[in-house]
Amino acid sequence: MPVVRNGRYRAGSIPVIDISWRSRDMLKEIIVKACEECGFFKVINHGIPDDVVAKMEAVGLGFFSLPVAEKQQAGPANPLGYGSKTIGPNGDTGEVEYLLLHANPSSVSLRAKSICKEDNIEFSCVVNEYVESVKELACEILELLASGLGLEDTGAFSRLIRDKESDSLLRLNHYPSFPSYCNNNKLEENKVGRVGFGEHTDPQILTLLRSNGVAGLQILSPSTDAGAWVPVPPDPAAFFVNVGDALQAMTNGRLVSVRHRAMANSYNTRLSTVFFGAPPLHAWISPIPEMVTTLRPRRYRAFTWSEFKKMIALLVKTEDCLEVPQRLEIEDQCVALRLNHRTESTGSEKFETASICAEDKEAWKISQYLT
Ligand SMILES: C=C1C[C@]23C[C@@]1(O)CC[C@H]2[C@@]12CC[C@H](O)[C@@](C)(C(=O)O1)[C@H]2[C@@H]3C(=O)O
Ligand SMILES: O=C(O)CCC(=O)C(=O)O
Ligand SMILES: [Fe+2]
Repeated sequence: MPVVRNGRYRAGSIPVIDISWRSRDMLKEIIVKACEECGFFKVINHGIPDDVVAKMEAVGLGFFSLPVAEKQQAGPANPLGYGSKTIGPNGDTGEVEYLLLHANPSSVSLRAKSICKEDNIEFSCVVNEYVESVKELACEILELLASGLGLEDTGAFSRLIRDKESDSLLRLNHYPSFPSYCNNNKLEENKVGRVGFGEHTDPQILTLLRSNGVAGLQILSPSTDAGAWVPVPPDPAAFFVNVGDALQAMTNGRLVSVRHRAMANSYNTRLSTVFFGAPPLHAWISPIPEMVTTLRPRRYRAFTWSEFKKMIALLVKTEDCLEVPQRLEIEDQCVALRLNHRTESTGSEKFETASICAEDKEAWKISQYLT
């Protein structure tokens, strides 16, 4: 995988960005390029101390190794807390258990009491220290992006995440390895994965993901053939960054929110720790005026973060197969969900069912806010 040293990376490969690079102008340019072409990149030399990362991983593994009954005391996820498998319409069949936390320190401390009764103070200290460090890295990246895009206000994106009311989240995903059998029922070393977390885009502004050394993350890179999943080789020393839907809208579609998924496998357990930098609930998301030009007319209408979240929550609840007509209601507004209709017959009866596939649901999310 190429480390970007000259402002270029091979098309189709995953951009690797050395954030300690002295030439800040060059750095801004390649980060913008990565976010425009891929919506995804790997950050090396990020400066987050090893012990902060190691303690976070130890706390995560410690939690998932608890007996199920104990983990369940931190659940069910509503959406915060401990959950397993049912992560959403696309991830329903997934092999994952997770812990979803609000990234705000007092919320972490409160939750910690149901997560690990004995060591809850240690748990909150570790998580809060990790969140603080990763949030700083996210803000540094967002400020480089704003500056690289030529925005006068270089805090336009990071301010939303630094806001004390920011709705940022921290998520721990645990994909246990599963046994696999060959025809004669003997355990085999089958490295073929199963979907752990189904395909989706992250709705927030910016996502920073770190995992242990186990593979699983895949991206649907816009620069590769349509439908081709690109495996992301694991690197526990790095952070993987992806553009979220809100940043796509604020940049009027110039930066792209990448579709991704995670696979579970039969040989090792994957743990990912994911920070989602989000605006406050009341914040308005709309294209920044400098991002709207005659060559790039306005693509998105303004929406609040809370409105977007409500729409996603409704979508998560929406069954894959629905009766027609289907309507989704968001803050008194009725929006129709585009459905694929099909006619089915049972005996003499004919009836219509409508379904929406996972890919369409994901595409539908942000497209609701197109002008
Ligand atoms: C499949 C889904 C789960 C998700 C909502 C969605 O429809 C698409 C985005 C998913 C995601 C990813 C980031 C966060 O973990 C999350 C809470 C969010 O805001 O969007 C999850 C959603 C979820 O788990 O419900
Ligand atoms: O675990 C992973 O590698 C991906 C997780 C993810 O996409 C998410 O939590 O939104
Ligand atoms: Fe994600």
